[in-house]
Amino acid sequence: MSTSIEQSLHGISIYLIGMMGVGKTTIGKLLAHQLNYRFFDTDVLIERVTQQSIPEIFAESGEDNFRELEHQVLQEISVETKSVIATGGGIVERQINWSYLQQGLIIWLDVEVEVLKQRLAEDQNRPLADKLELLLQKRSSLYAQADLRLKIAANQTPEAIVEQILELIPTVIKSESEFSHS
Ligand SMILES: Nc1ncnc2c1ncn2[C@@H]1O[C@H](COP(=O)(O)OP(=O)(O)OP(=O)(O)O)[C@@H](O)[C@H]1O
Ligand SMILES: O=C(O)C1=C[C@@H](O)[C@@H](O)[C@H](O)C1
Ligand SMILES: [Mg+2]
Repeated sequence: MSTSIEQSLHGISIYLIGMMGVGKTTIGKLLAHQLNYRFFDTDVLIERVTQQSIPEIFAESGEDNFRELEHQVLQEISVETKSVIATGGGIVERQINWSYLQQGLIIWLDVEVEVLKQRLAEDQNRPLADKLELLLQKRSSLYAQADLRLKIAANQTPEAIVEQILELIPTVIKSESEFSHS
């Protein structure tokens, strides 16, 4: 279905960034399927490496340790081509991470904070979920460095979002010289 988009991507990976709960994991899986890409999720990789859940990592070794693990996982995954990578909401906070993200096409999924609050109200797996406004304030200018910003309506389905991404990808394909090579 998306053969021409696949061709125009030249195997370049796609990084989904944005606040917790915007749908990076949900949309990433669907998008990867449509593109015949593999799917990775930095949060899942961290849990696999540590054999701990994210709340356990935060509680037992702190956010700084989590950010270090996140950085290491990103560095390792950045060698992969033809992949959609759902990142953790805070991956943008470390400047060094941008040199890896910029090896791919970076898409910012942006959803109103009120919608995020509703989605995450019952969620016990996101240690920073009670600080959404503060985090968004801190991160907006960082997320804005993405190649593409997708403003998602409250009632937009994951499938419709993927369709929109597929339509927009050709408008933001970078030329070879624009990718950072670390
Ligand atoms: N477009 C959507 N419409 C309705 N619900 C959605 C949509 N996208 C995601 N969700 C729901 O919102 C919740 C959070 O989605 P998801 O886990 O994909 O977010 P995330 O961006 O990966 O979050 P995190 O950064 O914490 O990993 C899930 O329960 C998911 O089913
Ligand atoms: O926004 C954040 O800082 C986070 C988002 C999640 O994806 C996880 O990476 C973790 O819960 C922290
Ligand atoms: Mg996720």
